[in-house]
Amino acid sequence: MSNDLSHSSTSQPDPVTHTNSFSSHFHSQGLPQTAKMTEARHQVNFITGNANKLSEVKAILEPAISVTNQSLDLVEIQGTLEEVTIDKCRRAAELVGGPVLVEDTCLCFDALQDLPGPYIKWFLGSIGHEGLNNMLLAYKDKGAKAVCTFGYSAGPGHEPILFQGITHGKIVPARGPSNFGWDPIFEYEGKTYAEMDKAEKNKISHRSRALAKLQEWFAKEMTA
Ligand SMILES: O=c1[nH]c(=O)c2ncn([C@@H]3O[C@H](COP(=O)(O)OP(=O)(O)OP(=O)(O)O)[C@@H](O)[C@H]3O)c2[nH]1
Ligand SMILES: [Mg+2]
Repeated sequence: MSNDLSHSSTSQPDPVTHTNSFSSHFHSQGLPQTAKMTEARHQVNFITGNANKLSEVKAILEPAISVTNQSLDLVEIQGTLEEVTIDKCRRAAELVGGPVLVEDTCLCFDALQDLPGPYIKWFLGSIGHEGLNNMLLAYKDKGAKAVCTFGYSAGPGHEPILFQGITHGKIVPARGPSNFGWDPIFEYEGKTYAEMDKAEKNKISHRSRALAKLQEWFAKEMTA
């Protein structure tokens, strides 16, 4: 993963031009024939360098859908969460030369009009849990959304299909183990993600909500 937020150059079509047409990428719009899965109906190749994401995705999808993984260094552009995921998915499909699943996670602060959003990784790395809390000191509203956007592509040249899940919570001083990103500062119904056991988090998380849509899509594909 690049640490360079200035990366926006790409030899592929500029996804920023899709700003007002993301709905065409979401699965509820119906699938183009070209995006249908063929031989690998029960399997996804999840391209991520994040071991925690991988373990949550496996815990939620397996055994119904088996999850393989390649850890590739994908450039992440600047843009909206949908633009970032669409571009990431196209790049992954090109690199792998086959079907891929990618995911991008955002943490959006209500008082800051959804920033840091897709840039949360860089904010977390630079200012940590305390700094993220401090960003909201001037505001009463500590509300935040955890947003997970999966992109599936049937291969190079196939438009990504998006599956998005959102969990509303609030930003609090860190509580619980610091094993995964901002889990200790994101509180949902009285507990931070870090204070929940994995099964509890996976029931209500942004990731599980997005994966429920993916599972629904897979189920339809299998009976189509
Ligand atoms: O506390 C957390 N609970 C979560 O459920 C969660 N999901 C993602 N993250 C973190 O948010 C940033 C997203 O950036 P991100 O989507 O680009 O991920 P990444 O670069 O780590 O992996 P990937 O891009 O190779 O898939 C990274 O700092 C991730 O560690 C989480 N933190
Ligand atoms: Mg990343």
